[in-house]
Amino acid sequence: MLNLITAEEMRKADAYTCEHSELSTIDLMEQAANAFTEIFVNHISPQRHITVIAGTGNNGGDGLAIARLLRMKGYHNIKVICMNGFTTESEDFRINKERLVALKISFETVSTPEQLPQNFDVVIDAVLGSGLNRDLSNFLKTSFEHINQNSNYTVSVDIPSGCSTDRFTFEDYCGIKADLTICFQRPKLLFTLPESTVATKSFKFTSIGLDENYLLAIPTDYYWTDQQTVQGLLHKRKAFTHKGTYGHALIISGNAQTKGAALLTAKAALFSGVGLVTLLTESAYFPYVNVYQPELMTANKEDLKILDYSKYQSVAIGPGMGSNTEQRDQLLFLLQQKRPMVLDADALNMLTTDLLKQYILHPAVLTPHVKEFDRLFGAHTCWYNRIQTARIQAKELQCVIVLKNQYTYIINEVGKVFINSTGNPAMAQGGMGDILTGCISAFLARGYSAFNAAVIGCFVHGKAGDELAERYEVTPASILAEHLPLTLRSLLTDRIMTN
Ligand SMILES: NC(=O)C1=CN([C@@H]2O[C@H](COP(=O)(O)OP(=O)(O)OC[C@H]3O[C@@H](n4cnc5c(N)ncnc54)[C@H](O)[C@@H]3O)[C@@H](O)[C@H]2O)[C@H](O)CC1
Ligand SMILES: [K+]
Repeated sequence: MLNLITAEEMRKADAYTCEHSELSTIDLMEQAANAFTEIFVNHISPQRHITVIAGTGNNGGDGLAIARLLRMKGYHNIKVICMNGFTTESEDFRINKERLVALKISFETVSTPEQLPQNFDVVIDAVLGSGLNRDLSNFLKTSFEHINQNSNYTVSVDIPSGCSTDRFTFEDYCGIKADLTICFQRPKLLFTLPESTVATKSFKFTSIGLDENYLLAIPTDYYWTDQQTVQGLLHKRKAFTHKGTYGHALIISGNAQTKGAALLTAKAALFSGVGLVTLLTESAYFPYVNVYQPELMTANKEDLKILDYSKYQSVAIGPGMGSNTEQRDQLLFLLQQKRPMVLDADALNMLTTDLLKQYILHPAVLTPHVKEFDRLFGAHTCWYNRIQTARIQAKELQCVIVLKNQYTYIINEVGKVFINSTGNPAMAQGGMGDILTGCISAFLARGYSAFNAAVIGCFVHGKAGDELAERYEVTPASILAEHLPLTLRSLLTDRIMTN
């Protein structure tokens, strides 16, 4: 679990690392440039024409060191343009300028936007980094606009120039618009907000060797859930265990037209390793369920009010449910059964905050997408505000909220935000949310806490999608469900090998 930190805290970590190690600031800059370059070479071929556009602070210093390292790696079409006169040269910039000149890499300075070249192939943007501390001058604004319009592909160093680390809204954004940003040591919260695509379409982060013990001790409300964390949470199946050891998940099916949704949820629960899965549906559907997935058990929906719920360790409700009066009545009845619950889709659409306050009984996981979230908790104009509402509501309702997004936000009962790091656009297809509900309900039934079930469920779901996306242009939900055991195996095997 990586704690996300502010620009100011990063600066302190930088100073601390240099004070408590043999490293000087110029060594750290070299490490940062090396780390950047390692990722860059996987994206951009040495045949491309590369222009490093640098400022004269430490972000510019990084840019100069990157130009030198790329030249040494066989990138011969490389030049540096330094935007002059808006700030003084930092010491490490100056040292890197000398190193660059010694290699005879083309180095020009420009003092007006008109002096910039007309066209660029690949731009490495190193004008301003985390040191941005005031509004952009007209010189910078016009220059950035020119670069944005004339670059085929832009890679920003640490952060797009003109974008502030602690910025969370993007109206009137006039900084660099990057295709990729390679940032240092930690992801930045702002890059996980959908609106930030105006500043960077994608990002990667890389360790530059800052003191991790120091960094990890910095308190924060935001965390990045990485593979190691999830591997640490996952339990391996033990010898002499049986189906009863791994819990029993109950999935409630709904409307005739959308029966497939609950089937997908049940299938995903099964493939996530729960001991037993029962689908609650009309008896007319039993044969179809048996043919679709013979491992699934069935219970008659007519018996909804007389079932013994104590035998189910989790209940998932919402996928394909529908929202008529009868279904609403069923939902409220089920909420009173005090079982660990996953509430999705129509279950969320039928509730209000007042009903949730009245009926939600810990442990529960709510899995809204943006529309379901805003219907339930009010409209939001930006994602940052939506996250703040989710934090307040998760605390108030004492439940876990999984706010779905490319980077899904998992908010725990004390309002801390955990950002899921897996998943990709190949997963953008109907049924994918139903699978996630099934994954989470399986881990809940297997005995994980609501929060851990949400963290593991989201990670495994997205990782299965990432693995499939290497071979599939699109990953239909049922294929993803069937891939889940392979993903679980790879996570557990990898953990055993590295322990
Ligand atoms: N620990 C790390 O993450 C490391 C980061 N590195 C890189 O250093 C930059 C931050 O460098 P810094 O010198 O502090 O600031 P900048 O280069 O971003 O800016 C330089 C300078 O510009 C002035 N300035 C700020 N805002 C404006 C503005 N709107 N207009 C004009 N001038 C402005 C201000 O005086 C700044 O000081 C970080 O992003 C990384 O790329 C290290 O290389 C390694 C360790
Ligand atoms: K930059």
